[in-house]
Amino acid sequence: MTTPTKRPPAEPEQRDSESDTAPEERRTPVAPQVAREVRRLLRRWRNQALPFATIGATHGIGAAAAALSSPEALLPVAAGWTASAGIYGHVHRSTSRWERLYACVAAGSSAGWQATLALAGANGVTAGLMWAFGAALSIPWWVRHAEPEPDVTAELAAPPQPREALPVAPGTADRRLKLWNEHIAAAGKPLPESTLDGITGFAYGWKATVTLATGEHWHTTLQARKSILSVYDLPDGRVFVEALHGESVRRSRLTVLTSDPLQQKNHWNGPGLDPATGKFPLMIAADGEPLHFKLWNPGAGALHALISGVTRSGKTKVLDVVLTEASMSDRVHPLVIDGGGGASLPQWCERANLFAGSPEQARQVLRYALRLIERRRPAVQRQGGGSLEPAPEMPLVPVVIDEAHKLLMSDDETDNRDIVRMCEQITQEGAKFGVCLILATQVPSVKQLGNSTALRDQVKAGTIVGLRITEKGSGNMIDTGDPMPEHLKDLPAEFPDGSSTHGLGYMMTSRKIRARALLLENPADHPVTPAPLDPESAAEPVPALNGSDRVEESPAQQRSGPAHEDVDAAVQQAIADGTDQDPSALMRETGLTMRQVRSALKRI
Ligand SMILES: Nc1ncnc2c1ncn2[C@@H]1O[C@H](COP(=O)(O)OP(=O)(O)OP(=O)(O)O)[C@@H](O)[C@H]1O
Repeated sequence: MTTPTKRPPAEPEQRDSESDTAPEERRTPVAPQVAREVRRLLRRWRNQALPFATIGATHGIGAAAAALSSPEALLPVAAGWTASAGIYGHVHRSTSRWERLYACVAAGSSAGWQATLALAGANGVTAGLMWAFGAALSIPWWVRHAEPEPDVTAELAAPPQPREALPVAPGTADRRLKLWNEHIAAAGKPLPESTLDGITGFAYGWKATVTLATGEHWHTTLQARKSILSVYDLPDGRVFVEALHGESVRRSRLTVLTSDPLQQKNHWNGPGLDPATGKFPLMIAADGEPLHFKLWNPGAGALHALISGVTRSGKTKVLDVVLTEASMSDRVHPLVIDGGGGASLPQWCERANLFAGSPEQARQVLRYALRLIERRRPAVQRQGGGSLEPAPEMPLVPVVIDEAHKLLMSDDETDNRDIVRMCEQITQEGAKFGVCLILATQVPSVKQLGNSTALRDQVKAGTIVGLRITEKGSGNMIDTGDPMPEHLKDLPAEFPDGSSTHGLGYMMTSRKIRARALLLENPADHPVTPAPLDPESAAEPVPALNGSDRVEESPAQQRSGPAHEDVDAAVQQAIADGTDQDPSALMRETGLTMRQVRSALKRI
């Protein structure tokens, strides 16, 4: 067994070079930032500023007309009247009767004051009266627009900052509710007769409960996501609809984000594996809540997992977090297989209990894991069935396989069916013996699992993390539970500020809301906690991982291995029972080591 070692922390320069956005942010000039901020404020407060602009324009037109002698004075007045009529015509298309009426009064008043100022002069008492009248007429407008539009320009213009949800003035109807009632719940709109209640703000937006009309299902609310985005004037990816399990199918939880917390990197802050629950935080959801990865279910055994994503989507970084949590716990004894030939998880070459960097070594590690299952059988029998609970004296043994599709898919030149069979066996039998499989592939599809529906069914019961992919797939995508709000291929490659969306995806076996994986820059910065195997498992020889099938026998086995006759008899019996004369199959069937099976096959 390779002794885990602690590596020195990376040099600061090295860590800096990995941060791709920080230096750019530091170089951003001030002038464009000020211009952006002015544009943002103007856009945000445009509703409040509009009456001043209208009164000012009325004053300007009246003053221009008063300064000219007739008939030239008619020109600015005619232009002003045309503008007033045009603005009214534009607003008339609005669905709100109030807005039509108000626009009619405002446009008529503006035209009237333009003429009055032109005839009576635009200074002194007349202009004062006009401003006072305009301000009085603006009061209903300001009351109606007491709450600014949802501010979506802020985070497009500048790095996002968590913001408190906008407060609603006491006694004022909630604008979010009004928009819902007018544009979503009204007759002929996407969700007629629906109600929005329990609106509560949080740092990045607000949440509410949607209840549909009798006879409707919450999936309809999910389908209305694009309309909801449009009504609240938000960019894509800011509205999420989730089932309220255990409640009426008409009800669902709506999450609306006015800014996007996922745009910033969320760093892993130290080990969080809770031995009582077997889970640790792996991702941060769009509403700021953590999503957990489960290594085991208390009382129900180990859980398998699948992490998928296109190249550079961040799946290796997810495995880094999983492996760091595992290797810092005294109740987890991880084994690592790198399907990328040792290039994907090089940090773990010296730190994992076993590290396989070639297909042949991968086979050896999988056989070893299968033999550990056999070794632990008596422990389960002794405790009267059930499953082994991970503990310092009986650690969980996760077999983590990066680039697993390379080892599971067969083609004309490579036959990997034996690897698929061994993985199936681990997922089907390993859970109650504390042995599980954690796979990383490029697409969460059955095809990438070697077309094994058995593997698919087992990983679906555990954790599936789906990061961004680029192809829709061939129809055999793995899905779980509630419908996904969007296809993984529709996840953006970049955020609006141009930064990459590495680590962005869904925990498909948890809440159906966008999330981003925690980032651990350098796993070697964190010490490995030894988690020695239980004595029965420790008696199993550890493969030498030299590319051959040779195994090192433990001293105990060298002293007391079974006699040749017993080995030969067990192998003969397995063949007589119908097992193929394939060493791997015989090894699994008999529980003997590969060397024993090979030797027996030579003898019989
Ligand atoms: N959660 C994250 N937050 C921010 N950046 C991340 C996150 N995860 C990964 N990255 C960055 O994305 C880049 C690619 O990550 P990673 O190597 O894990 O991708 P991958 O999917 O394993 O790619 P490949 O298939 O090529 O190995 C790295 O530079 C990493 O720093």
